[in-house]
Order: sequence, then structure tokens, then C-alpha cells
Amino acid sequence: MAETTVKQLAETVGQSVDALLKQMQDAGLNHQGADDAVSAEQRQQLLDHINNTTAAAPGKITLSRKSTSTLKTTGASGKAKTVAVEVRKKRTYVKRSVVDDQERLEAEQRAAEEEAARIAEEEAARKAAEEEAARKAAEEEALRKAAEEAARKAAAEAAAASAEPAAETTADAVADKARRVSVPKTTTRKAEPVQREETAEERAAREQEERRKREAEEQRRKQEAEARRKAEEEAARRTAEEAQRVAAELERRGGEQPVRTGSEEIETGSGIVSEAMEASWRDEERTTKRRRRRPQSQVRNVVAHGQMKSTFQREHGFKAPQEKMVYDVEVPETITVADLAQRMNIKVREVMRTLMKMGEMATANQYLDQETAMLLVEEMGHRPRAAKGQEETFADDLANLVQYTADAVNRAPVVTIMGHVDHGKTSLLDYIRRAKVAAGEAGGITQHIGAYHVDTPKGMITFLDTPGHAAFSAMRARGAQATDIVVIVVASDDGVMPQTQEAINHARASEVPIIVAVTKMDKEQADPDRVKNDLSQLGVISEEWGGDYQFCYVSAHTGDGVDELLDSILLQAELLELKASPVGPARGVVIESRVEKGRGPVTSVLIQEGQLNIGDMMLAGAHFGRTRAMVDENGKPIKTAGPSIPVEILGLDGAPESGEQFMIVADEKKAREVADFRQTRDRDLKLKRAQSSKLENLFENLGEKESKQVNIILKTDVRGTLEALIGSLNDLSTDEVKVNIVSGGVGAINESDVNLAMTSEGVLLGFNVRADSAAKRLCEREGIDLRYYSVIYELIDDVRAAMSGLLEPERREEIVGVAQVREVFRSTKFGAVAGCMVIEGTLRRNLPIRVLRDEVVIFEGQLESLRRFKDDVQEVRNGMECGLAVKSYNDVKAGDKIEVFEVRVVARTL
Ligand SMILES: Nc1nc2c(ncn2[C@@H]2O[C@H](COP(=O)(O)OP(=O)(O)OP(=O)(O)O)[C@@H](O)[C@H]2O)c(=O)[nH]1
Repeated sequence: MAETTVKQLAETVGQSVDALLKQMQDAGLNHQGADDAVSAEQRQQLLDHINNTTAAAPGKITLSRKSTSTLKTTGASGKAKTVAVEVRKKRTYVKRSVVDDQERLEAEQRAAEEEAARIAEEEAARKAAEEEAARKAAEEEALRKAAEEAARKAAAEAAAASAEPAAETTADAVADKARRVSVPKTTTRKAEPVQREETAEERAAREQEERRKREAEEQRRKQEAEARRKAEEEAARRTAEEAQRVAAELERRGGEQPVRTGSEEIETGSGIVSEAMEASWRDEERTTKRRRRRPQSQVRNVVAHGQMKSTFQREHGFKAPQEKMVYDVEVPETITVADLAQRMNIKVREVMRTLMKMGEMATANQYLDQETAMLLVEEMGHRPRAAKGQEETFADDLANLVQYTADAVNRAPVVTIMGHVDHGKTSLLDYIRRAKVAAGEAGGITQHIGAYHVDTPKGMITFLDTPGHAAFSAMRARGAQATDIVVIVVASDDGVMPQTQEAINHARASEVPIIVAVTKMDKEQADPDRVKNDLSQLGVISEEWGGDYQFCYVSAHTGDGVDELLDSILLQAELLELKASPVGPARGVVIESRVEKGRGPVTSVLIQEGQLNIGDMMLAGAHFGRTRAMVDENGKPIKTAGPSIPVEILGLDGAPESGEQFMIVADEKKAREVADFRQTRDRDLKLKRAQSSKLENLFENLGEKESKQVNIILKTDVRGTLEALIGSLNDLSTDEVKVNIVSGGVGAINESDVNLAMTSEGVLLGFNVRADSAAKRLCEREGIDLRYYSVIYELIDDVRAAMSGLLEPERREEIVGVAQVREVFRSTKFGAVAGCMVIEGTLRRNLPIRVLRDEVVIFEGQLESLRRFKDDVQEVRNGMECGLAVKSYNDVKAGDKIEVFEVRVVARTL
């Protein structure tokens, strides 16, 4: 292309030469004047430069997005339909600097325009004022001339027609009038100086005003932007809320499947926008329908108590719960499967199936213990809650019955002695007892009641003489905290042993203070420092070593240090500030209990609070009764006893377990009620255990008891059969198993027969009779086995078969092989090794053996090894030689016989 000049180019692009020159210089071209030649390359260079500058900073970008979703809704016909929703969004991003520049330019332009307008206005005003002033001056001049002319005319007329005053007056009046008309206007209207130079102050003020305006404008723009942002945020929040509401609604409706239109499946819209839209559509549709159906809905409104029915409710009246109900199920200590099913609102069959899956077979009336029942409830998806047992309710009741109003006084500490086996617990207890009790009670019958108390010059101490932590923990297991102080016995010649540590752990677990008694100090090997050292490793540091534990060094043989031990106990007790009310109904713990022939249940109790008197109504565990007799630990009858005193009482209706709490209940009815309840509870628990086994296994359960007895409740149709059957059944009794006909009668089986069977854990048999409906119900509820017979022999055979289960199986010994010792060798590894010949049967390595000398058993034990030549073998047959060693026995001699035997357990039948 031909060359052009800058000027020509400027004309072509419509720019001034200067502006183009500047651009060219920016583009790196060297042109200086309008006539400089511009080549084609230079033009291209200039063009590229202009393009680059514009492309590098795009003013704005516009993005548009389109999203499609669907929503479900209900059509006017009530049918569900799906609507596709397309949402289009467009957003423009503008570069900030461009906007700023633009705004700045606009502001400047606006200011310039305003300035120009103002100047133009001023100019126009000035011109208008000038014109006005000119016009007014002309008017004034005209008026003045007219007045002079009128005056001149009037004077001429007056002079011409012999001067009349009136005319002069008139001429004056006219001249006045003319003056009046013109004067005010000319005097009030003064022409302003229309154009003058702006002063420096005025310019500064004007500029300040302009700046203020610009700032105000800027402020307004900011406020608008802020308001816009807030509005957007609010809209977003509302959308989110709406979306949540929609989600909750959809959740509630649950299980509704996406609707298909035709053959095409449309994905249900998800995401906040589509959900929100769906909700708003729904609302809209609802409103439209409401408007359309106003007459009907008004009728419906009345029915719905003014509440508008939603489209969901309109479908039908009843809707099966979509979600499974989860119940809080209260589970008592025992419960039948049927009851549990009812509490969970589930069919019994369903519960039984689940139980089966859990590995337990149960019938509807079978009792489940609390633990199993709770697991079952959990398994079935409900929330189990252990019911507050009646026991607890009673306990609350009883606690309210006993009120100790008197002031508490100091009481004696109750001490338990614990330690490793053979470290001298019994010896220490015996020494204290002998020295402190028996000596002072000449003639008293010393008897063992599980506790005793000693009076020392410094105070009284009560010892529980059921030594060992087994008894201690058994008591604790029943919730009885009978001990105030634990004395840990450690033999000075043996040091700390495993049970010493266990005892410390027990004491610590129950937060009972410990005193250490280092015993057997009279022994030569006594090494108390070793004991101290060992114990310090367990955190039991003696006071001598700066620790907190009192250590006493005693000998149960010589009695040395025993007094110091008692002093230490009393010192510790003082620190504990043990208090108890000496009056009021007694409360405490059962130490031991047994049933004595001729005396009945004998119970040792330790009173912890209050006063126990003869004649008091005592409730101890599941037993109750009036204290008929009371003796102290020396067998001396007493009438009353206070806190920390152990006594033995007669009068309870049974033997409560060790560790059971006892209390005196003034209200006999209450005592009976609680005891009855506890007995029933215990019986239920027992019964429940027996439930899974009916007649066939009932006897096995009975077999676990000491006295084996089959209890039978028998009902027959006629007396003759009853007597015959009783006779035959009694004949089945053997020395080992007794048949006990608890009750025999004629007639239908009734409720009291079932109750009897329950309490006696007996078998309920009916011969040619049936149970009445009440008894049947009770049997079903309690899961009692009920058997009907119509053939005498069948009944007797069944009982006999069942009783066989009760018999102890016979232990039959069988000699498997015998070997004769020929020679004895000594081995460093096995000791005596006997070279033998098997003379009978087979020797087996793992069976028990006896060593016989002159056919008399001299040793019974096991083989250490059995060899054929150099090989270990499991058995050696008759006629073979072998070498054997007897475990822990080296005294085998030539000529002895080694007998290998086996014990077989054989079930016996009657
Ligand atoms: N020399 C001496 N021997 C003692 C002393 N105390 C106990 N013995 C002996 O140690 C042995 C065990 O004593 P026990 O009192 O039976 O010990 P224990 O701790 O009650 O034993 P278990 O009841 O088996 O746990 C007995 O042979 C006692 O004679 C003592 O102070 N000095």
C-alpha cells in the first residue's frame, strides 16, 4: 500500500493530528509532524498497538447459564404431573477500574456541563436584565414626554381660553398622575451590574460546593449498592429457608416416587432453587385452587374447624405410618414374651422369631430376664428402659418409714482383717478374741457368730471374723458397706504376696482406710523392712517413711504389738468420726445365716444404726419375722443391742443371704408385703430359669439341689385312683430321690393347685381330669407345665423316667491295662524310670494310674512319660515291653504293678 502522511491518516480515522501523533509515539513510531510519511508496516504497527491496548483490558465480561430441572405437582384433576423448569441466569462482570474511570469521566463531564449551564444561565439573565432595563427606560422616557406634552397642551389651552384654575388643576393632576405612574417603577427598579469577574473566594466556595455535591453523589451510590447487597442476601436467605421447608415437607411425605410422564423418566429436581420453586409453585397452585373452589372449601373449612386442608390431606383419610414407630419400652426384672410384645406393639410371633434369631427358643408365656428382654427390645428397634422395680419402690417407702430423730453419737469401728493365705489372719483374730473377750467373759459360751466386739480402755472395736476378701467382696456385692477399717495382714517372714495386693485393691475400691499389721514378728526370719519396702511399691507407705499408712508390728503368738494395733484402729476411727443414732428402729446387715434343727433360722446381724429389741418386726432380704430371741457373741441372751454390736437372732421365717440389709419395720403388714414381694421375685427368677425345661428337665433342675425331691401335685377323677396312684408313686422313692406328693385331690385342677405347683416347684399331673379355665390361664401365664393322663402306667412311667434324671450318675472304674515293673533305672530328667512288661490290656499314656505293691494301692497319679525303646508312645499293648516314669513319684520298685484305669460316668435308671 502506498505511503500516506500523518495528517491524511488523522483525517481518515477522524482524529486530531496531535492525538494520532501521541498514539503513534506510544506505539513506538517516531513521527513528529503532520507531514511525516506513514508506511503500510507502520500503520499495521499502530493498529496492532491499538488492538493490544484494548484487548489487554476488556471492559466487561457477560456470562450466561441455563439450568433445567423438574418439579412434581398435582394437576387440577388431582393427578400428579411433572413440569420441566428452565432457569436462565445472566451475569455481567465489569472491570472495576473501567467503571471507576467511566464514573470519574462522567462526573467530570457532568460538572463541566453544570458549569456551562450555569454560565449560560447567568449570561441569559444578564441579557434579560439589560433588555428589561432598556425597555423600562424607554417606557419612562415615553411617559415623561407624554406628561410634558399634556402639560404643554393644557397650558396652551388655558392661555388661549383666559386661564381657568380647574384646567391648571387638571393639568397638574395629569402631570402628577403621569409622575405617580412612572416614579415608583423607575425608583424601585435599579439595573444590577449584569456581568462581573468571579473573585477568588467565590471560586473557592463554588469548587467546595461542587466537591460536596460529588461526595454526596458518591455517598448515595454507595448506599444504593449496600441496599442492593442486603436485598440480595435476604432473598438468598428466604430461598434457603423455603428450600428447607420444602425438604422437610418432602421428607414428611416420604416414599413418594418420582413421577413418570409417558415413557420418559424425568429426574426429580434437586437443589435449593428447584425445591424452592417447587414450594412456591405448590403455594401458588394451592391459592389458585382455593380461589377456584371457594364454595366447596368453605364447606370443608367448617368440617376442618376453619383449617384449610392441604392437597396432601385431600388424598384419603387414613395413611399408614410410613415410618416405624420407636417406643420407649419399660422392662421389668422379668417379663413374659407376650407382655413384651404388647409393650412394643408387635405381634408375639414376630418377637418369638427375633428371639429365635438371637438363639433363644421361647413360648409366648415364657419369662425373659431383664437383660435378655432389653437386648430383644433393642434388637427390635425400640428403646429399652429398665423399670424401677417394685423393690426400689418399696425401698423408698421403707426409707421413709425409718426416721432417726435422735442425735447421732460416736460408734465403734467395724474392722475386717484381710491378707494373703497363711499370713496369720485367723491367729490374730483368735488372739484378740481370746485375750480381750473370752477372758473377760468367764463361763460364757464362746460361739461363732461371724463377728465380735472388744472393749479396750480406749474404746470399743467390732471385728468381722469372717476373714478374707471373698467374704468382704460378697458383702459388697450385695451393697453392704459393713466395714469401716481394713487391717491388711502381711507376714513379716513372707512379704507382700498376690492376695495382699488383691486385699489392698478391695479396700481401695470400697474407699475404706487401711492399717497394715506386719505379723509373725516373733519369728527369726522376720524382715519388716522388706514388707515396708514391698508395700511402698504399691503406694502403701508407712508413716515412719513419711507416708499416710499406720504400720503395726505384731505377733499372734506372743501378743506383742496387738495393743498398739488396737490403738491404731481407734485412732483411725476417731479420724473417721463414725456416728450412729443409738435409738430408733435398728438397721444393719446380715453377717451369716443358717437353719438349725430345733431352733429354725438363726441369723447373725450387725446393727449399724438404731436399737434392736426383742419383739421387733425385722425385715431381712426376702424374710421377715419378730425377733424371738437374741444373744450376743458370747451366747449370752440380751434384750437390746445398739450400733456396731453383732447379735444372733431367732424369729425370721427363713435364712437370708449374707450381706442382705435388714431393718426394723413397725408396720408388720408392710414387712410381710415386701418380704412376699421379694420372695415372689426370687421365685419368679427361679421359675424363669426352669421355664425353658418342662417336666423332662424339671427334675434335672431339682437335681442341683442338695435334697433331691420330686414334688407332685396330683388330681384324679375318683378317690380310688388317687390312692392307687399315690401308693405307686411313693413306691418310686429311693434313698436318693424322694417322691413328695405335695397335694393330692379329686376334681378339676384349679388355681390353687397351680399356685402350689409354682411355689413348690412341683409337677402338676391330672388323671382323667382337666384344669378349669382360670387355672389354665394361670398355667399359660406362668408357663407351668400341665400333664393329663388316662392310663395309670403311663403316668408312673413318666414320673420314673423323669426321676432318673435326678439320680447321681454312677462312676464306674474300668482297668484298662496293667504292667509289671521289671527293673528301675535312674534318669536325670525323669527320676525313676521303670522298665515294664504289659501283662493285661493296654497301657495308655493319658489315663490315670495307680501304683500297687502287694495288691495294695500305694500311689495314685499320672504318667510322666511312656516309651517304647527311645520313642514316646501313646499306648503299649499287652505282651510288650516299655519304659515309664510316674509323675511326682520316684519310689517305684521292681515287682510293683502299674494299673492304668478309666472312670466312666454311667446314667442310672430306677
Ligand atoms: N510364729 C508365728 N506364727 C504365726 C503367727 N500368726 C500365725 N502364725 C502361724 O501361721 C500359720 C497360718 O496362720 P493362720 O492364722 O491360719 O493364717 P490365715 O491367714 O488365717 O490363713 P488362712 O485362713 O488359710 O488364710 C499358722 O500355722 C499359725 O500358727 C505369729 O504371729 N507368729
